[in-house]
Amino acid sequence: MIRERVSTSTRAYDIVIGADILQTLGELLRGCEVSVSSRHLLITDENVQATGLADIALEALTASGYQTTVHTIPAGEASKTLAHAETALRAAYQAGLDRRSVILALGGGVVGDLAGFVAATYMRGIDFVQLPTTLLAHDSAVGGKVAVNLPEAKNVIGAFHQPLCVLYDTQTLRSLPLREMRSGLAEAIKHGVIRDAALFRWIGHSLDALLERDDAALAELLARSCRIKAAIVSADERETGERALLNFGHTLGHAVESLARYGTFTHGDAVAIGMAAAADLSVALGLMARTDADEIIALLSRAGLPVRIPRDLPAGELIAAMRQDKKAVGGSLTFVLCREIGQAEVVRRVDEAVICQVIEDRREPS
Ligand SMILES: NC(=O)c1ccc[n+]([C@@H]2O[C@H](COP(=O)([O-])OP(=O)(O)OC[C@H]3O[C@@H](n4cnc5c(N)ncnc54)[C@H](O)[C@@H]3O)[C@@H](O)[C@H]2O)c1
Ligand SMILES: O=C(O)C(=O)C[C@@H](O)[C@H](O)[C@H](O)COP(=O)(O)O
Ligand SMILES: [Zn+2]
Repeated sequence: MIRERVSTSTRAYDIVIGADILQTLGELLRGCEVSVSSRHLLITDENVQATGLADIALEALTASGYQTTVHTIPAGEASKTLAHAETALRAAYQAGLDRRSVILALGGGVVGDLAGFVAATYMRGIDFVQLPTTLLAHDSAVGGKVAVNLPEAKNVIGAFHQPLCVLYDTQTLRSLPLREMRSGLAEAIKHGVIRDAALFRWIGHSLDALLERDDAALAELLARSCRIKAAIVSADERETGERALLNFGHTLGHAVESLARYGTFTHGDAVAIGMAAAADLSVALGLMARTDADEIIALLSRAGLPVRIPRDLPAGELIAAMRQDKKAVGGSLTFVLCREIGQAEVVRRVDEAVICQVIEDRREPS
């Protein structure tokens, strides 16, 4: 069992990573002093439900005396909407949740972000527990960014609401489709690029073992990647400074996700494209050596992630979306760029002409 600690001004909590955690979920919640007299809501999605993971969780909860209602959303990014949040909020109300109730988010980042948003707003905020079931969710479950999308843009409606704890059962990854494993690797590679060159290079050496779901390799990846995320969030919960580094690849990535219509690309795919372009932009602005950018792009490709911008997404529309990115102030184009692998910084007021050139050079071939 691996434990990492996140310490923010609003709450300190544990990330627990290990095998067969769902089977002991009830005991773990008892350890967190979750009330047995209140009713609770477990939010999951249809694919996760079909794996039987929700049944395992429910059985463990019932054995520990918890009364839990299950609310299932359709799988995929298209469910991260206010409409689905409203349906879940009504499910919480109808199930009789009170202020000592807990929302349990069993799923990937979509379930985690939506369920966290529901928890942040139900009765002006109740506790929630992150139960990640995707590789990518080692990132999304930690740090308290909860949100739903607008059709125009990602995560525009949301809050900072830290979970009570993050309980990561690594056995859940057994049923995860390979494409989603690759998608999760994108965020781990991101953590290496922004903060830890040794992690970046270790992922390169361990890629086959990770994609084959070798237990030891996965445990090490999750521990090292979560440690970086936990440290950054603990230092800057509200993204007034260094937390923005976690947005490496997201300025363009989020624009790609919304313009290509949610769900066409996985989040990790879109972030991989964004990271490849951000690496190019770092070179174009004279910040980073071409060899480092090529190393980043090569690892993304080896991980089976896309690194080319689709031809049907016009540069003008991508630029317009990026001007409204949450990091941007007054519409200035803002990116997280690199000096070298392991060292990143926020760069504001990037010249539009340079970005357009980078976009065109990074297009997929016709
Ligand atoms: N809050 C944050 O800090 C943060 C960080 C990163 C990403 N995100 C958000 O996370 C979302 C992406 O998360 P994701 O990649 O986990 O996507 P996801 O939640 O859509 O899950 C990916 C797919 O895998 C399925 N799935 C999940 N667990 C499974 C399992 N164990 N076995 C079989 N299938 C399973 C899901 O049903 C879905 O089809 C995006 O909305 C992104 O914006 C948030
Ligand atoms: O935790 C963070 O901070 C991140 O930026 C992590 C990202 O991987 C994640 O996709 C996050 O949801 C993006 O946040 P946003 O503020 O750009 O919507
Ligand atoms: Zn992300």
